[in-house]
Amino acid sequence: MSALLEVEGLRSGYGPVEVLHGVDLTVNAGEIVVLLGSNGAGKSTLNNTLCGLCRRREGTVRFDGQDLTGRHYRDVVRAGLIQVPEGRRVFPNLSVRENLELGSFARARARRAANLEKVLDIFPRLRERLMQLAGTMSGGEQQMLAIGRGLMAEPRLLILDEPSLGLSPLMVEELFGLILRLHGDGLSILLVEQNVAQSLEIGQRAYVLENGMVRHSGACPDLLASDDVRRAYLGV
Ligand SMILES: Nc1ncnc2c1ncn2[C@@H]1O[C@H](COP(=O)(O)OP(=O)(O)OP(=O)(O)O)[C@@H](O)[C@H]1O
Repeated sequence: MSALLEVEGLRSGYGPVEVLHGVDLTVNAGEIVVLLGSNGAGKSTLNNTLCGLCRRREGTVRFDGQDLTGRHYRDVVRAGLIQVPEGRRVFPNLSVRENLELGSFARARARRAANLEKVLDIFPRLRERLMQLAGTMSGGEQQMLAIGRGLMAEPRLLILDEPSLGLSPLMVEELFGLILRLHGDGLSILLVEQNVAQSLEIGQRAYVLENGMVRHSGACPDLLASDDVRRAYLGV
C-alpha cells in the first residue's frame, strides 16, 4: 500500500502550551484510519495542524508526494486534504446550495456543477432542501451538508472530525453507512470518533492519542480486542 499522508514527529500547540508532543501517523491510499482519544487528547489540534489552521512547531507532513509541512491552509485544500470540522461549521445564513458551492472555492471549481449533482445524488435530502438556510436544518442534515461540502472539493483524503457527535442512534447508523459507501467508492478517510466500537468495526487501522502522544496503534480488530483499549474506551 502507498502512503497518502505521512506525519512524523509532529509537535504543535497554542501560545506557550504544547499539545502534540511528537505524533507519527500514516494513512495509506484507500484506507479508513480511525483516530481515537478522550476529550482533550489533541485530536482536533492534530487535524488543525495537518490542515494549516494551527501552527506546527516541529515535525513533517507529507501528503500525496508533496511536502505540506507548515503550508497555508489554502495550499492544503488545493492538494486535496479536506477536513469536515467538528461541529459541522456550516454557514447558517447561507442556503444549502451556497454552502455546497463554497466547498469548491479553492479546488475543483471548474467541475462545481457536475460535483454538485454527484453530491445531491448521494444526499437526496439536500436536493429537496437546496434553498433552505443551512442554520434551519436538523443536526443530522447539517452533518450531511458538511460532508457534502467537503466532497465538493474532490478530496484525496477526507478528515471527518467527530461526525457522529450529537446525532441520534438512527442518524449515526446512517452516517456510518455513508462513510462505508464513500470508502467503497475509493475515498481515503481519517475518521476521528468517540464512537469507538463502531469506528473500529469499519476502519482498517487506528491510532489512540493520549495527552498529545500516540499511545496505541495497529489494525482495528487488534485494538478492538486489546484489554487496554476496551477498558479505557469501551468501559469493559
Ligand atoms: N485555541 C486554543 N487555545 C488554547 N488551547 C486550546 C485551543 N484549542 C484546544 N486547546 C487545548 O488543547 C488541548 C487539546 O484539545 P483538542 O481540541 O485538540 O482535543 P480533542 O482530542 O479534539 O478533544 P475533544 O474530543 O473534546 O474535541 C486541550 O487541552 C484544549 O484545552
